[in-house]
Amino acid sequence: MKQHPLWKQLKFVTGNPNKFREAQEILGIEMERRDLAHLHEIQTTDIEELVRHKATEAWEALQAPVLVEDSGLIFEAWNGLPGALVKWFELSVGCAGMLQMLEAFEDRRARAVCMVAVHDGREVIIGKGEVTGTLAHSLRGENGFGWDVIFIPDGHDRTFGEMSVGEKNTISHRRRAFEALRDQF
Ligand SMILES: O=P(O)(O)OP(=O)(O)OP(=O)(O)OC[C@H]1O[C@@H](n2cnc3c(O)ncnc32)[C@H](O)[C@@H]1O
Repeated sequence: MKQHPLWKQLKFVTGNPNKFREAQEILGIEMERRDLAHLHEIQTTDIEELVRHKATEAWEALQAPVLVEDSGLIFEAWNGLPGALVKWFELSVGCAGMLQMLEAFEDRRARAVCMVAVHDGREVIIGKGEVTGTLAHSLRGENGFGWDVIFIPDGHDRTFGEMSVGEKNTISHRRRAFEALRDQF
């Protein structure tokens, strides 16, 4: 992806090394990662509200240009859940548990959503990326992380977990979010 000079100065505040690795691959640069364990993440299914709050907290903590990201997986059958709360579902019942609970519903459509936000000290600039898809009936694939093994993007018959890293990064919600962010600079 074409670079903006600001990217290299940004500190990517995230506790998740997988997200950091993918972001660097998508942007084609090396960035500095900071893991601010004490960063307070509000609990909400509204990803934009969450990422805006996170960017402000990260700026206040570091007093330097920061990049933050938040992502979520929306099950259409569950009217927005788990959304940004998917992390807690992963940690409690796991991807297998989520699929088991989804068996009670007909609708297997889902949306992978990613929002990236830069705080440059003056304002928060947000890029949003979304990929629609469906949920597999079982865990599929060895690649990726998180819920990659259950999400099949539309137009494909494999989960993100069955794709190579490069293939996922070409079509992912994260890719689209960074493109939307880049377009604002
Ligand atoms: O410090 P931060 O950046 O907040 O890191 P996090 O891991 O807490 O970040 P999120 O709340 O955005 O992540 C929500 C969950 O979604 C998962 N996840 C995020 N991006 C994903 C992707 O591209 N594919 C599969 N799972 C993903 C990840 O494993 C998390 O458990």
